[in-house]
Amino acid sequence: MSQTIALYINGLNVRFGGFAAITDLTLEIRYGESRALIGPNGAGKTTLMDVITGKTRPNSGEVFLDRKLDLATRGEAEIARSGIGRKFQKPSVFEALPVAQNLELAVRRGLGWGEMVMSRLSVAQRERIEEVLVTIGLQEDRQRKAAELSHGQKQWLEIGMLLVAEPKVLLLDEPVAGMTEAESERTVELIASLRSPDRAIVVVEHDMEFVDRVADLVSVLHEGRLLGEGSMQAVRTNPKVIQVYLGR
Ligand SMILES: Nc1ncnc2c1ncn2[C@@H]1O[C@H](COP(=O)(O)OP(=O)(O)OP(=O)(O)O)[C@@H](O)[C@H]1O
Repeated sequence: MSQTIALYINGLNVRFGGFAAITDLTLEIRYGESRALIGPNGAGKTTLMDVITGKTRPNSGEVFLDRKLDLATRGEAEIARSGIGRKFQKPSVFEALPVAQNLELAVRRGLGWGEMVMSRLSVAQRERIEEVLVTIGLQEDRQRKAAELSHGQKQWLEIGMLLVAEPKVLLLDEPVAGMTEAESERTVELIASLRSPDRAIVVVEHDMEFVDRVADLVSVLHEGRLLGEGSMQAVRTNPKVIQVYLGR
């Protein structure tokens, strides 16, 4: 596994008015790894994703991509272009459009409307779309409208829409929420196939069986603080974690 740090978060504090959503949080996420963020509702997991993607500005602390890009000072579009892809919990695919066209739009993301309509995809971009269709298992469904897909397939399409940009950091918010058992199983395989020495994967998920299967390291948040960190096995037997989260 590569030892290079992808995301470096140091002494992070986020307050909403008088409420501390994240307090003195320090985390290092390396390339090659798959990290899970777990913790009870309101622990600060979504807020952390919002900070990493530039949606929320921290009150203090460092948030770096590759040790050089200070994410706390950049806008959402620039952060997305720099290689951070985020899948929100609720799929936001274009329901009326076929699967392949959703991916084509994702390739053109960031272009103005005029350029979007006028520009033709390059050979490399077309090839990338084909590769992604295979990765997400939707090559047979390429002409189907996204609205006709199952919930699980929509989630995979949304992940595919991030993959066309070959993200260095992939943030996945509750990827298996609402999925059938078979779809969750397929998502475990999908995430395994996305692992690479050039990519860090961060998953927020409440399904502990899923976390156990996809993550090398688990960081447990509670009331905005880091409560524990380690393998799922270590976290499972950590008394503080059992008390506030897993033992409930
Ligand atoms: N924009 C905001 N304004 C005020 N409070 C906020 C804001 N965003 C989040 N919070 C609060 O910050 C705390 C952390 O919320 P966050 O959504 O990060 O938790 P979470 O760990 O993602 O929880 P869940 O598992 O329920 O998604 C919560 O108490 C929430 O109400």
